[in-house]
Amino acid sequence: MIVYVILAVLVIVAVLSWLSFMSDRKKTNLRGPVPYPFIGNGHLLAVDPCEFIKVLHRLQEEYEDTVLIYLASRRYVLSSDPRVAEAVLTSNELITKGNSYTFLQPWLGNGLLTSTGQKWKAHRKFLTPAFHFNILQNFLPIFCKNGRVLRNKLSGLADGSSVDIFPILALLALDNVTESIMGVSVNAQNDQHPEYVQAVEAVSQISSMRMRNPFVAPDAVFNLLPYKTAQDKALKVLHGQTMKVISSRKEELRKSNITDLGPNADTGIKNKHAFLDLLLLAEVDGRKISDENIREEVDTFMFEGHDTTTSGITYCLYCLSNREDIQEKVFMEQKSIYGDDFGRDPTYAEIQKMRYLESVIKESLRLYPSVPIIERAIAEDSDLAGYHVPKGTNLVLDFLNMQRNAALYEDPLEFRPERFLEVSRNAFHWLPFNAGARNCIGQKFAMMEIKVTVAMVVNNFKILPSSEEPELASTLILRSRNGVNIKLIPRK
Ligand code: HEM
Repeated sequence: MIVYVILAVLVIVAVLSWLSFMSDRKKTNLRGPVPYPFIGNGHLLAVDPCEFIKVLHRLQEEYEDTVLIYLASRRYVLSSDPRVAEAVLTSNELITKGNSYTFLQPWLGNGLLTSTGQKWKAHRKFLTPAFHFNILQNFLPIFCKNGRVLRNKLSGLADGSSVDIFPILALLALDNVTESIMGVSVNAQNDQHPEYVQAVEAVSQISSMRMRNPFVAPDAVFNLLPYKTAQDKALKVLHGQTMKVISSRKEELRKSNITDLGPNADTGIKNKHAFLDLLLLAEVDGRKISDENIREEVDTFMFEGHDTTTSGITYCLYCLSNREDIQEKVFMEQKSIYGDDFGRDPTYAEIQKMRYLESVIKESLRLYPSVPIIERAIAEDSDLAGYHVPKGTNLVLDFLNMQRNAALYEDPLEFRPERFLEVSRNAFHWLPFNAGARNCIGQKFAMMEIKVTVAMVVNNFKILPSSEEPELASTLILRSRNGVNIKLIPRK
């Protein structure tokens, strides 16, 4: 008897859940797959990071770029329509991140990436000068020095056999970000135990899995699973490393007797290691920044400042591995800039002159955007390019799919850097660094780092294709299930 009662209750609740989905779908003029009771369309998206990319693609193909979906009871709109992106990204109100970013909070707290409102505004204003080009210029010798360490490591691997470059470049990128904006050397490239990089990958996989899979999203379920223990273990490594970086810089400032930012306290422009020193020494709204807030920002910038550029450099080298002709054009441009003095470090002005290399990087970021999707919370009923998107929706913008759309790019899957030498492209057709108020604060930093590193590789090696194609995987950052393999042989 009791079984029948339970079954009857379940059926009634399932019908109510289904009716509630049907009534919610009427609030918008968007279409999407029919949701199931309780889980919505969760069964479609609770897949591995490679399949996830394919499912997003299939959904947008079927529903013409903008789709209504439900993860459990939560309403999502998935779009790769540049008009929708423009409507959202140019809004000064729609600046709050979507629900998925809460899964990053155990790691990044409320740093610049995840925060919103007054806290985000104050920190963004305060940290922006740390990425002024006067400051960036000081980082160039650091990128060149670490690039030489990379060159020496790659020399040992340049025998024409396949090598997965993602983990190698992750260590370079980690050295670059900590030595530049944190002012602390962690010497990751020479470290034989890259725990930090492995912990980043572990936490990225777990948090992105929670973003995709409504069945493990709730804390009550997640906390019972082995993922929680794995996440705690990785967070210990990550937070331990950030605390080490902070205390090491604090110690240096103490030894040098520096207690404030001096005459340039308002901007920090003359300050060489401006980012972490700004956090440690400056005041926001008349108060020193709390230790907790400093840790959140250091975690945020350590992650955003190394994993994104790792992916960017990796996929750029992968694209070049398939195109010897384009490598040669990059090499010719390098020769024309250095003249007889080939092999010395470039100046900041010379980096700006690397126009062809820049178009190569832009084209590889088009095909392989380091941050393939982002999410915004739609706080008010909104009309986005003719779509009615109700308050409370999470809007997912799919840059990967958008930037491979044949309606926006001729022969979209072809690697053709010349596209970016042409003038006047629509700014909302190319969004690897996002746009608007919450665009990437590290864009110029990243471009300089990628240019220095890719030039260093092209100038010293010929890059050949491996027989193994990367299987794209989205775990916060664009990675690959089977590594990103290329072959290298020495130039000459
Ligand atoms: C190829 C390299 C990079 C790419 C493609 C990239 C891309 C992006 C994208 C798409 C966003 C928006 C994320 C969102 O709205 O959820 C973003 C935000 C951000 N990026 Fe980058 N990024 C790169 C490098 C960097 C570097 C080198 C740094 C720091 C040194 C950095 C720091 C940040 C921060 C702090 C934010 C949050 C900004 C805010 O919300 O105000 N990024 N980036």
